[in-house]
Amino acid sequence: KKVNLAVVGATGMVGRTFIKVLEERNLPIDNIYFFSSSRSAGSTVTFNNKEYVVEELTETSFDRGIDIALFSAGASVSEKFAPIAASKGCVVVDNSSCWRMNEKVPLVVPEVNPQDISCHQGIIANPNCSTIQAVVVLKPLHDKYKIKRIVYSTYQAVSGAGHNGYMDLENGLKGEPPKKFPHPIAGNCLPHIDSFLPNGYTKEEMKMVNETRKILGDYSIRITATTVRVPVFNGHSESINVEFEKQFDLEELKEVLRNAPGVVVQDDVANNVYPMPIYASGRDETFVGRIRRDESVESGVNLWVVADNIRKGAATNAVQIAEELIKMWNK
Ligand SMILES: O=C(O)CCc1cccc(C(=O)O)c1C(=O)O
Repeated sequence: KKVNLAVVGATGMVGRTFIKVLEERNLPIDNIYFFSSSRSAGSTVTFNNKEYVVEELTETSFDRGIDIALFSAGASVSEKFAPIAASKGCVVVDNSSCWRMNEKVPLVVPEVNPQDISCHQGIIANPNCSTIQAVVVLKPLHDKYKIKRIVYSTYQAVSGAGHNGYMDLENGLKGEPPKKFPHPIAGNCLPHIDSFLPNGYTKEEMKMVNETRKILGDYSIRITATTVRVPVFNGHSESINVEFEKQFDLEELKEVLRNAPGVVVQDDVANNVYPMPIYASGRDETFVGRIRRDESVESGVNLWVVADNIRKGAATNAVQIAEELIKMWNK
């Protein structure tokens, strides 16, 4: 059975990657529609060698029998239009932060909690890029050793801030002042992603804390996070320190990761083999290395985790959710 699919935010960095991934994975699409703000409406996009005019998103955009809508147009667009789309029988896969913590909305990484997809009531939320790559690695370890505490330190690429963020690094390297970031990003690090909250954390840091617990379905896990913007064009890196309730054997733990869906272990420091953004960029897997025991606690491990924040961190994860929906409907 083929589906009618819409892409909302079609001209953005994630929107354009939705198109690329939809083509690569050859989803059974009957009709496809592309929507954007009035600013970009009228431009054209190419899908499967055919040109489409991008339409302005309106309240009636979903009156044409759309089965799935992939949203990546910002939280305010999702807040207004995702419920409208859902009310017309369309299932929304929303890449914004807007609906993630709503108890009626499953928050899904297909390799981690695919069973939550069937609980949807019209909207399924795509987690934050930094959370996705972390839980792909943490889920098999949580199942086997039960996680007690996580310390996240992230090194996030400028592509996570869209085209303007990307240009701040490109132009910053030529000495030009930043437009998107509050300070120069070239040759610098900004411990400031999204806005600051009263507790001194940023929204990005609290997204990792709250989303990890919801996706793993365990609100007893203690988590803290520091998220940092670094002068890397694409691909997020994360240092993840994990403490377990149970003891583990290091070689067994590495084997668990080697067998984990969506994970590639790159860990041979004698030959300078470890995950790097320049390698992960353009790929859909989550790469993990520097796997070593944390001798400072009873049962702990340090991990270095890298993934393409636009692909697995956003577009590919959302398209994988759409694939699961289509599989459910074709049973
Ligand atoms: O509301 C917006 O304009 C988007 C802000 C944003 C930029 C980059 C990643 C995210 C995210 O949380 O995935 C988000 C978000 O949806 O809050």
